[in-house]
Amino acid sequence: MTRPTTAATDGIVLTGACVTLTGRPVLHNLSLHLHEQRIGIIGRNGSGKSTLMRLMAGLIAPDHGTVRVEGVDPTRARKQMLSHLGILFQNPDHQILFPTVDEELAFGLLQMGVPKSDAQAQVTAHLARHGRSQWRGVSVATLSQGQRHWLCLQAVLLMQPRTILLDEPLAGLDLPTQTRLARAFAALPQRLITITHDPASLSGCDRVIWLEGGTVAADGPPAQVLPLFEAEMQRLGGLDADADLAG
Ligand SMILES: Nc1ncnc2c1ncn2[C@@H]1O[C@H](COP(=O)(O)OP(=O)(O)OP(=O)(O)O)[C@@H](O)[C@H]1O
Repeated sequence: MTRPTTAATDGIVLTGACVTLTGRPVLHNLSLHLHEQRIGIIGRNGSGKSTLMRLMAGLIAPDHGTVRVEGVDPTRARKQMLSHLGILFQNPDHQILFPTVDEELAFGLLQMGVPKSDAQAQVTAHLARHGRSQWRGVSVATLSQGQRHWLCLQAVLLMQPRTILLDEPLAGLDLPTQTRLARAFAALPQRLITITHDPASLSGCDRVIWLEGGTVAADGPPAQVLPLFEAEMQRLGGLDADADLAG
């Protein structure tokens, strides 16, 4: 199957993007055009992955350079961004705002300007389509961690964004839940950008970007980038751990 041609404004384009947080440079002069369907961003603790995600989502602005998502500045076009980009945070409790499942699912649609009755109808139909009609009116507090992840994913999917950012999407879940969620992600038509420490979860990506100290250490197909990353992690693991953790 031939993929459609990618225009320069398709996807996410960073041009010389720099981010400083409380006086500390965290991302340095990043220039990237992210347009592939499955992209992985890998790096050690503190390499800047979450900051990059927040930058792409428009939650922070670059000090220098530009960020464009489907051609728009994500810090300005908030409403447009809802249909361009969805985010799944590592901890669903950092994402869920409402006490009940249907309120949570309807929120994004309401933000997009969908009338309340239409939003409620879409939520009801969505839950029915996924065999979860019994979740209507259910308190989020009664859901398991895996169910909360699923809820956050559905809230994002209801907005039908072109791209979804996934921050360590399988961390802290048991193996069957990981397998089920990974299967759900794999089936999505959206562009997925997955942020993780785990090389194994990125082997099926079209492209992997290894971030180190806020810059790109390697960028290419997983077969090229992941062995380099793993070799470096093994080398670092062999060093005195205390020296690393003290920094
Ligand atoms: N608000 C802040 N002020 C100052 N420095 C910050 C702030 N937030 C993050 N940092 C620093 O920026 C660097 C990158 O952090 P970031 O959370 O983006 O890394 P990460 O790759 O996502 O790490 P992890 O894998 O541990 O989540 C780290 O050195 C961190 O200490």
